[in-house]
Amino acid sequence: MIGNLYRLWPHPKLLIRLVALTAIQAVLQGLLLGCLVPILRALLQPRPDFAEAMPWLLAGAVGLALYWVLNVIATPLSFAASMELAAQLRHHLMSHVTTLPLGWFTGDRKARLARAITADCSHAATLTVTVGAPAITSTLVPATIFALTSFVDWRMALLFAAIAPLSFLALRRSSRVAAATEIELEAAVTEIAGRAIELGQAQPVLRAAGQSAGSVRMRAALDEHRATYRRGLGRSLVPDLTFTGVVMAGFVAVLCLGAKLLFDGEVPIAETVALLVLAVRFLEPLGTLIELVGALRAMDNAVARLQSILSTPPLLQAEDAARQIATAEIEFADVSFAYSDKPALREVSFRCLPGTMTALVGPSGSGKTTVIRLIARFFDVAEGAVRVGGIDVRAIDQATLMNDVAIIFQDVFLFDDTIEQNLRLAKPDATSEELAAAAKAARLDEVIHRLPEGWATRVGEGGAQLSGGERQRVSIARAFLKRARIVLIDEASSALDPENEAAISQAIAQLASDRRRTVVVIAHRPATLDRADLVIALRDGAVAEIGSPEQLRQSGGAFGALYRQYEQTRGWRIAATGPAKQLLNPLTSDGSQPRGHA
Ligand SMILES: Nc1ncnc2c1ncn2[C@@H]1O[C@H](COP(=O)(O)OP(=O)(O)OP(=O)(O)O)[C@@H](O)[C@H]1O
Repeated sequence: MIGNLYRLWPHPKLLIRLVALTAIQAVLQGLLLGCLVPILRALLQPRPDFAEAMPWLLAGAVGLALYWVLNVIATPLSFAASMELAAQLRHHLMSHVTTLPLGWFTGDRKARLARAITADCSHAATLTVTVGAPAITSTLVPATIFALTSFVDWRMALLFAAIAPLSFLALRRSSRVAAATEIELEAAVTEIAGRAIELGQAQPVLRAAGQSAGSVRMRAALDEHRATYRRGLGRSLVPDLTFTGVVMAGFVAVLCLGAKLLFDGEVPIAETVALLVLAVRFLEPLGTLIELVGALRAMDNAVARLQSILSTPPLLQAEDAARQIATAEIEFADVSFAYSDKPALREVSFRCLPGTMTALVGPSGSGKTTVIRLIARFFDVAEGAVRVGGIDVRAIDQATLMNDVAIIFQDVFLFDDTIEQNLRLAKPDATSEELAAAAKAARLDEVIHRLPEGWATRVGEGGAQLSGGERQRVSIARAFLKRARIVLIDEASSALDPENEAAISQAIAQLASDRRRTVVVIAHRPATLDRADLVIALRDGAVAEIGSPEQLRQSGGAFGALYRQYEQTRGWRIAATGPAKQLLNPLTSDGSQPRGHA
């Protein structure tokens, strides 16, 4: 546990100082108690010998003063340390996640990361101070007392030596049960958190269904939490009672041995009293350990959760990584890729030249998104190579690559800030002329014009004040502002209103018109396909057909057949978005309903 803690903190000096200070205090506490033996020996006799007791009384007074000074130093240090340690951990975690492959950030992991940054970092830091320090004291005070007792009476020391391992064995059992319960409770709490978010999002549906008292899933999660808690209490009862029993039995044994030594005349009364005081201070901290076990396990589990994120290997970065990309040419050379052991791409090869637009089509799950992710190096390929400007992306400095890449997702995330700040994310030092030009090219200017406070309008959480199409226009404007030479687009698969549809279509065409730029788009609209220079049709992770729209139209392949169908229905105005869109997805399907984009 201590090793885990030490490894966790990036700058463990503060932790070491705190542990050292607590350890010194604990040993000092034990030594101060040890002073009682010679003091009582000198004073508890028919004629008290003050001269003999004096040096020990003085030593005790100095020790007490030192203990007080250490306490004065330790108390504010503990408070400062818990804040500082939490801050250190948060920085460490944040700087580590910035080195992780973008593909790591799945929904689940993002939730875990949020919980790690908010709860686990402060738990680990606070518990290290509030529980770690008493745990050190509860271990070192008995250890010091044991060492001192062995100089006073070996029989009593032997008894202590027998009680300690038995208590630790019982404590270990309790601690394991507490750890298992804590993990189950944490899972139950995470489930409640997930259901709470769902409850907020599903309010309209729930109210329409007359379920104002909350969702069934939320209630089930709360019940499960209660049941887990009760199960945990039940499971810990026997081990906890066993531990308490061992400590109590130890106490009885100490009393019996003390009485025997006294009545046999082997130990004088003064020493017996001193030994009993030492025995109480030996057993008492052991007893409090049981109260700390749950919190210690909670700390250990929080540390383990943080470590599971911190141990995720970062994206490998070559020492001599290229810091310049000559052209925006993209090449896939025999690329195979799997998510864990689930194959997603098989021997995919193609080239996209600057100044062109490539459309990726294929049924749901055929690998279109994976192609986009590999270009932006969300993941590293298992076989083959993805090259940009003739260089393997693994040999390009990540910042350099991302500087040249803009990704326009279907679901654009915007920060709860002004529209201007959201745009500036692409180029923080952009001039207002540059901002205006980018907005115009993305036809975002029309949206800004309509907004009550123009550029200063706040877009709400996640950009909720804007429609999906308007958010995509912000994202396209970012690509213009950034002057990204590689633009990767996941076109909206759901229907957009005609204005947004036309604006986005025109903005994409404008992006593609730059001769230095390569645009790759997951196409969901026939108009985009029409405009593409190259169409890559994927099926089951492999390239099924590749060529210009014209070539594919004339080929006898599935794409050609569907495209001809699209041509036939083109005149039918109402079909311009509906059936035409369907052409792109069921391209090679088995007739099943295609999976929608999240
Ligand atoms: N993060 C992931 N972890 C595990 N498997 C994944 C992940 N992302 C995609 N897959 C799987 O990889 C395969 C290819 O998925 P991909 O998203 O690239 O297909 P797609 O053609 O873009 O599909 P869609 O049109 O539905 O978005 C699918 O079988 C999918 O289930």
